[in-house]
Amino acid sequence: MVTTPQFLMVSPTCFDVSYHINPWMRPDAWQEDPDAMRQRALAAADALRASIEQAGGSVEMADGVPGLPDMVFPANAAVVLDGKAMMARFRYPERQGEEVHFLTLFRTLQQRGLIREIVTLPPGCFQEGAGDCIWDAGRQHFWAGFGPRSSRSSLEAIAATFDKRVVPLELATERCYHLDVCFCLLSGGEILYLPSALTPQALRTLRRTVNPDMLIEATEDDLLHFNINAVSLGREIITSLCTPALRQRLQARGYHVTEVDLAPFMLSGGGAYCMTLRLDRSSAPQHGALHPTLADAAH
Ligand SMILES: NC(=O)NCCC[C@H](N)C(=O)O
Repeated sequence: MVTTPQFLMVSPTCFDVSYHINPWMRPDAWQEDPDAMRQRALAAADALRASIEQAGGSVEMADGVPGLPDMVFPANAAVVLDGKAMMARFRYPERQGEEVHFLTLFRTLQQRGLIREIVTLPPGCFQEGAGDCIWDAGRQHFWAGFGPRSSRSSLEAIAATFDKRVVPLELATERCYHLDVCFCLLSGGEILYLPSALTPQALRTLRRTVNPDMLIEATEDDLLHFNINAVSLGREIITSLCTPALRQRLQARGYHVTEVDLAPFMLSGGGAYCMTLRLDRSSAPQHGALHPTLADAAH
């Protein structure tokens, strides 16, 4: 069945960088010219949306909420698989106010048939959505990051909620505070990852689970450009302005890289992947070629 990959984005009309909860956040740089920054952020979000649509995706645009600037990163709102949304619980008070608004938004999506079921996490654990929990359709399990934000106990909650295997990857550094900052699953099953971001045990787990030829080591430079935090859609990889070296490496694997200037969002520690949330991820096994067609990319 041909389906259109469905993404959620949140408009950056209420976006700013006004607090510091990860090492990338630069309220000082935002404050130099907040109006100009906001304009750049609006243009950047438009460009990201256009790139996703150009690649065959459809984008559901939601409104932001004043005083909750990081709602522009809906990857952190929930984990979604087979129409079921497990709503996030944020570690930092600065983001906890988003929870009630994302719940309202997801109820609206449910009424419109874009989400089937909404569930909440058991008490006592943090889990920051698809930023720390990535479904791998080819391998039939979640990759789940924990440490800086999501709690270790979230692994069990994810497994119980979705009745799927969860492969834990402990994050070694606050710089990679979410898994999606240092780990990107490409549509052909390759994984672009930054080795120094994972604990020795997580590295062993990753290298045991994935064939070496499917692992692509990212560099420090790729991290600094927020290029690992990318949207993979069929052969298209949509990411912030990219190092030529990474572009060439991805091209050599048959991908085409679309670059978007996401500088205002990088001042908050975010890139293309976390500015989006896939609403249509399916656990149905993938069949066929290494590089799925856009229809297959829906999975
Ligand atoms: N990497 C992500 O999944 N999300 C970006 C979140 C940025 C936000 N300023 C935060 O620190 O939570």
